[in-house]
Amino acid sequence: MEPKLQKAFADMRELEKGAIANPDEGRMIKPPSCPTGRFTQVLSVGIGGSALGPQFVAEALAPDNPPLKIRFIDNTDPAGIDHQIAQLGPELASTLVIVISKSGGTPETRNGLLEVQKAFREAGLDFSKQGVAITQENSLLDNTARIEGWVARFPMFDWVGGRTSEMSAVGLLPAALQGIDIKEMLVGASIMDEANRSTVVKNNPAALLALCWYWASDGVGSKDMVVLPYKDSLLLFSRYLQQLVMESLGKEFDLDGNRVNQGLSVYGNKGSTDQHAYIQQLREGVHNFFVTFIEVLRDRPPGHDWELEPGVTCGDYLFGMMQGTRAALYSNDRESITVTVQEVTPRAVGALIALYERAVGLYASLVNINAYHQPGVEAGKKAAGEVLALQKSCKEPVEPLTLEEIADRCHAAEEIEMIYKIIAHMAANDRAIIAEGNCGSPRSIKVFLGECNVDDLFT
Ligand SMILES: O=P(O)(O)OC[C@H]1O[C@](O)(CO)[C@@H](O)[C@@H]1O
Repeated sequence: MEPKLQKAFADMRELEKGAIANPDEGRMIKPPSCPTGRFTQVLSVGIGGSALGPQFVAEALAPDNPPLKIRFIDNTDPAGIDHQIAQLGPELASTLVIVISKSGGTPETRNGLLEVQKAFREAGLDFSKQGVAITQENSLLDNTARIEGWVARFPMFDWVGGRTSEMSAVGLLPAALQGIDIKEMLVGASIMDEANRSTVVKNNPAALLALCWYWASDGVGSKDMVVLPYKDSLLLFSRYLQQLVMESLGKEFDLDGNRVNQGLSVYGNKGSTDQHAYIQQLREGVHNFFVTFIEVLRDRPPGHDWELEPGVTCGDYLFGMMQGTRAALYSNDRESITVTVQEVTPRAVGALIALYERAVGLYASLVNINAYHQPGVEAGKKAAGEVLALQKSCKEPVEPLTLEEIADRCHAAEEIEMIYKIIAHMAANDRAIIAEGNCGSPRSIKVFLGECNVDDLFT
């Protein structure tokens, strides 16, 4: 693998110098360099790379009593949004809302913002005095924040990828507000970056990690990566890695245009909890994975340890469970990687993030793909837009219609199944009325749509 890795190192050197590493979007991908009072809470609104890093870091590093407690809206689920706002209760008045979106136009984030702004209006609060935006300059979000006069706007540079933005304002602002030492996070990332610039493969942690992935999955993603941190505070690491690895490496074509369908699937929560869920299958069942153990040597802060049996602490059990599982998997020819961390500190978390970001970049070079775009996600977004357009076009009629009649009026006869789905969803939310039949037998139903309400049924 030496020649391939030397090529990967050269690619990475060019990337750091500002080469266009994302050719089809014509973008540079450089790691970023960075620059209490009346608020009691932070509400972060964002999705994907604009949420997963801050969520991971909050879980890993926020102190037990942070100066500001953070909550997240990371979806367009109305019930989920209501839940977050309800949990804030009267503290909405002292909540700093950080809206994070690199593009500034992601629908889920826009919807979260509109819902939160509605809650502010209903509570008689001025959102602009509590809103902050992190986004690219001149994006829709940036312009909204500027026109409405929000508290602050933090820029995101074009060359900071969404899923590699944790070390930019995206991750650092929420972390700092929770009292996390962001300078230490940056120091950890910087030390790791330095180590990962070595072109001596054995001295380069990210190269070794990427090589392990290549070896374990035959360079074609033939095995899944199960990430098992043995530390509760690192629970969200696998969820964070899921996007970093899968959105970066899951690609249909390589850089030469060959269809390769590359990728590496990532899942996992934490040990030893998962030992009581799926480790049985890992040890004895289908051999379609490799494990990454994240081992943390320090159990508790100094001076807090306690022996629950003579000579044995709770942390000794956790350690024993990890070592035992590792040995048990090995004895049945199941491969594993172990990443050892002294202690979960801001420096270690910064280093872990930098390690995996770099490993993904090197691995992408090894398998010759663009790690920095996400054309597959765009396809889903486009299709979602089409469903909403179809729903809007269904809004006219006032007499009850069959699904076929609705499809005809929408000029979308071939979309009858999608129309049925739209009607079922609208009916469940009292925005369409099933006048005859029921949703369980689509052919039987006649539907009132548009402006109609229950009274329409009787007039
Ligand atoms: O930060 P934005 O632009 O709102 O995007 C959110 C996420 O959406 C994606 O574009 C697609 O899932 C991710 O790459 C990104 O992290």
